[in-house]
Amino acid sequence: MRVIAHGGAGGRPDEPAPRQATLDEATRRGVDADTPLGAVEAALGVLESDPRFNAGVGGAVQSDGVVRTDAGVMTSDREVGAACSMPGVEHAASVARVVHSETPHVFVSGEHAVDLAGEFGIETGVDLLTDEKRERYEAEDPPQGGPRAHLDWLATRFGSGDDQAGGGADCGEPEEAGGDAPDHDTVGAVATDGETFAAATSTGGRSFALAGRVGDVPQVGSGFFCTEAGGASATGAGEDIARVTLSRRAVDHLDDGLSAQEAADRAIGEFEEITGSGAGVIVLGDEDAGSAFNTEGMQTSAAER
Ligand SMILES: NC(=O)C[C@H](N)C(=O)O
Repeated sequence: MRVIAHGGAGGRPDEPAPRQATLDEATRRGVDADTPLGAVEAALGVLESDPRFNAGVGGAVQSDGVVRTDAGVMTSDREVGAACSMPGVEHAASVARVVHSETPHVFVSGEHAVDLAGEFGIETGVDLLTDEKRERYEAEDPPQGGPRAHLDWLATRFGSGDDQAGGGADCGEPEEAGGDAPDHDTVGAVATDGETFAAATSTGGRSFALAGRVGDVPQVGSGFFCTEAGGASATGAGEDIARVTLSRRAVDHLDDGLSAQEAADRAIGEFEEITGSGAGVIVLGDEDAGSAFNTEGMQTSAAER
């Protein structure tokens, strides 16, 4: 089994070492799995439990003060499972796997996704909001009223948390725009047993987004994609990633015969040219693994067994 994982594209983290240790533990856990699907779920399970990453516990807070998780998974037979907008669900990637393997659907959302999780033995009702995130939200004079009031409130705040790729500026800032170093971010993994592939991504989204906002992560082709040629997982400014279906782009380049590194480089180059925004992607192919980002940093880990 070969597994690669990322811990989000953004600024340089203040404390990269503990994040790297968790990423390395995640890929170690992944290579022990029996299947690529099991490998990406196991790897993301480790990352979702570490509040240093913006997935599961420690996920970004939406405008109503709630953390909602999203995830998606795809295998090289083109089976897809995604789940989104789940309060209290730490292991969003496991819910995506349930949608992939136990339902005839590709995407389940909100309270029904939470119910599905509970039915399949995935813990729900988890407190995902860390003290640090709660304090930061409360310091921002939380909005009252309906969606319009929330939109007014978030106009100057969306994406401004340091849990975002791109740090204090916004996760949409390319490298030259700078931004404070964040230490939390979206997570993703791609695995192969030499015959088949799986790709998965999991997130809490972007901080101070409208309650109910869903980004690229659980959208097939945007946050994740996988074919017989290989798989990809993306991170960064989710609205922009969705506009260019970044993961699909990267895997298309693999399909066209590029190496994983060339595919990652080309996809990020195209992303930046089209959107002027910030993102990262990991790619795993038959021969090699690759990663590229146009933000200040993106930590990755790879393991093989
Ligand atoms: N930091 C991230 O990668 C956020 C994620 N792409 C989202 O927009 O939900």
